[in-house]
Amino acid sequence: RRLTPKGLRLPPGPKPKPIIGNLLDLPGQRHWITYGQWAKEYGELVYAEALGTHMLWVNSQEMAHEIFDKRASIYSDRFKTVMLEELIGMDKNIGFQHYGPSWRTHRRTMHTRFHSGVSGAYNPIEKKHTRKLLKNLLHKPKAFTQYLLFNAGAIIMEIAYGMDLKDKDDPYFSRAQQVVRAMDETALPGAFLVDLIPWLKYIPSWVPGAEFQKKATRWRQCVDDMYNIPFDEVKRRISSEGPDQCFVASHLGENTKFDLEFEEIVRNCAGSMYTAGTDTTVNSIRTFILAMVLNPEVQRKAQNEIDSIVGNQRLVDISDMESLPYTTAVMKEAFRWHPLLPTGVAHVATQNDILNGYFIPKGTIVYGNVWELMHDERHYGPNTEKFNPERYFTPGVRDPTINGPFGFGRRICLGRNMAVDSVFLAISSILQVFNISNPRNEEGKEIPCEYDFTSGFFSYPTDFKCTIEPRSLVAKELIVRS
Ligand code: HEM
Repeated sequence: RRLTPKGLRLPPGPKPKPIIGNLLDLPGQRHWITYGQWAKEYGELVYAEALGTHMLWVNSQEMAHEIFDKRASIYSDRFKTVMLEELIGMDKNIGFQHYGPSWRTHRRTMHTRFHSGVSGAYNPIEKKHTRKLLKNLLHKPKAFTQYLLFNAGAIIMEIAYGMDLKDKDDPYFSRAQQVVRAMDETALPGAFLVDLIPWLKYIPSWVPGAEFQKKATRWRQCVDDMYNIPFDEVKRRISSEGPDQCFVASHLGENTKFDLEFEEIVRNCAGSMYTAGTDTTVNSIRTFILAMVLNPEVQRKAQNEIDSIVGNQRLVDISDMESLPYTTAVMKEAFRWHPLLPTGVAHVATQNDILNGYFIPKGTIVYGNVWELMHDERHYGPNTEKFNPERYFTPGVRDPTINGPFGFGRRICLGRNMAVDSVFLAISSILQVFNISNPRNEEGKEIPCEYDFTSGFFSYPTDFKCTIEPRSLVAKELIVRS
């Protein structure tokens, strides 16, 4: 606080204690509830500090626009996590790279294949794998989550490397999944002591208590394998068969010199797609499934729309999105009702700034409070805690797929066009051919669904029981035939 320039003050927030600051005020569980209460108490900017780390929560769309769009050159960096970046080697991942020329080149390289004008080229791949998902669901409904994960992973492996993964036991798939798990365990700042006390990184792994070093060595190998093995395979394929349409081959094909630096960038972009795009897609679909169990009348309405527009002679497609406004609204509502990243992925301020007369110190971790923004009645109408797709038919209501759940400003999700297509296709296909309802007891009687949400970096429904069954014999045949 002594560093705050004269005449300025820090934004309001919970009162800090000496030395530890607000450490004890930071919530361990259901953080979005505490941050929501702070937003109501202190307003659109809330500040807290713990052990010298400055944190700012941005609680209104207007302020998010001011900070992340208008002042993007200040608020687009990421924080440094020793475990994730240095020890595991995830500094290759675009999502964790620091703001600067290298990140910009990576981002531009990926953007060329993912902006709204070109991402439709992936629709046939999304279609093929989603149809396989329906078949798997029909035959093995109990493995629903594993197949959802495999579906999202297989789509990305084909887009990135042109690989057609056949089964969820495929080594490419299991290797990549290990990296996603490692990322989940390490992505939250402070998850490992070495993030708070960086010199611990010099302690060798044989020292008692240095378990983190053993984990880091194991995970680093997984990360290296995930980035290198499929990439090298594509290079071999190009040498024998020439370039093809996948992300890696189409880029390397343009750059026949095989410039090493460019290769590195393409390798990093392709590897980043998997970690950024699988769990996010899958867990958004899990939230949708839960919403359907809890809101059967919404489900019936979307199914009626699909039946009347698409019928039952063919499966729904991404190109049907415009003619299925209610089903599209169901998808939007799933993103808004319980956003997967309730406080987004934090940005970091690269210099001191003054906002609304408040001082924002350089290095402040800035959270777009997505939960608060998505539950703001000024933008989404009344009863924002309710799952209600009708709200999008009121003029002026915001589209949550534009920002918020997909982040902000210059760091906004690079894969969001593709992600929206994938999620739409998965949920509309599931709705077309399956009924989703409460679980049943041994006598076959419906019982209420018990559910909860996880409270980490991501928040999505923990495992819950429900019933997923084909809507009719015709629906069953449609799946088998497709
Ligand atoms: C429903 C699915 C998805 C959700 C909810 C989601 C959400 C997000 C969010 C919140 C961010 C952080 C933005 C910020 O810092 O403000 C992000 C970043 C990113 N996403 Fe996604 N994402 C999804 C799917 C995908 C897919 C399918 C891909 C690629 C194939 C992808 C690639 C990326 C990349 C590369 C970044 C890092 C951008 C950067 O730091 O510059 N995402 N995503």
